Amino acid sequence: MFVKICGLTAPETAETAVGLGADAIGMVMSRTSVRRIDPGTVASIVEAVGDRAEKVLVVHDVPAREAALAAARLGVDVLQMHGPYGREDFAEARKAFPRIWRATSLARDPEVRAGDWGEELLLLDGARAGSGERWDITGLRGLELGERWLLAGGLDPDNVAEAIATVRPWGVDVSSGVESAPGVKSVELIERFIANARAA
Ligand SMILES: O=C(O)c1ccccc1NCC(=O)[C@H](O)[C@H](O)COP(=O)(O)O
Repeated sequence: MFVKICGLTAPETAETAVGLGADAIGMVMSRTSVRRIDPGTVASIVEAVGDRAEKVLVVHDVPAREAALAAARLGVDVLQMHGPYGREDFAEARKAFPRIWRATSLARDPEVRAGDWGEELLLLDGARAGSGERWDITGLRGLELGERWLLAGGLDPDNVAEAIATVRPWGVDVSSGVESAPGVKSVELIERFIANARAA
């Protein structure tokens, strides 16, 4: 089970998450996020993590081309375009950066399938990214989502195993559910989340 821990804001916490077994770490550059970090902090996390995990730049309200150029400049592995981007934005971003993940919700895109817009991976989230709100994942049952997709939105150490058993995703993604306060990651919660996801 692939595990992404999202919303890391400091090199030390990112290194800890990777040491605990995270396959990918996310860094948010959305202008409105409580987890927003600046380019300098992204660069220091990238350096601290090195090749031990996928380093994912998450954007939400940055124009596609600008986001792709930032991803290339900052040395991340993947650009995650989250929410209100269209097919043409993905095409535009791919001209400047090769590895793109697409994050959306069933509320926005009821007929999604990994790879349809040239993305390497699909992330299915609740309606409000990074909110920690649970959503009705049973709506995913029976959909042809393709092979590589991550379940996200309202997951935490106590519900991740049941969520995996319900919809059998390729991987899981979490942010709020491993925080002790908004934007503050908890080592204990990250450790429990990864252990429970892997045991599911
Ligand atoms: O985390 C944010 O603040 C955020 C803001 C804007 C766009 C995306 C954001 N996060 C992206 C993620 O991949 C989150 O892990 C995902 O939305 C799940 O969040 P949560 O429900 O808090 O676990």
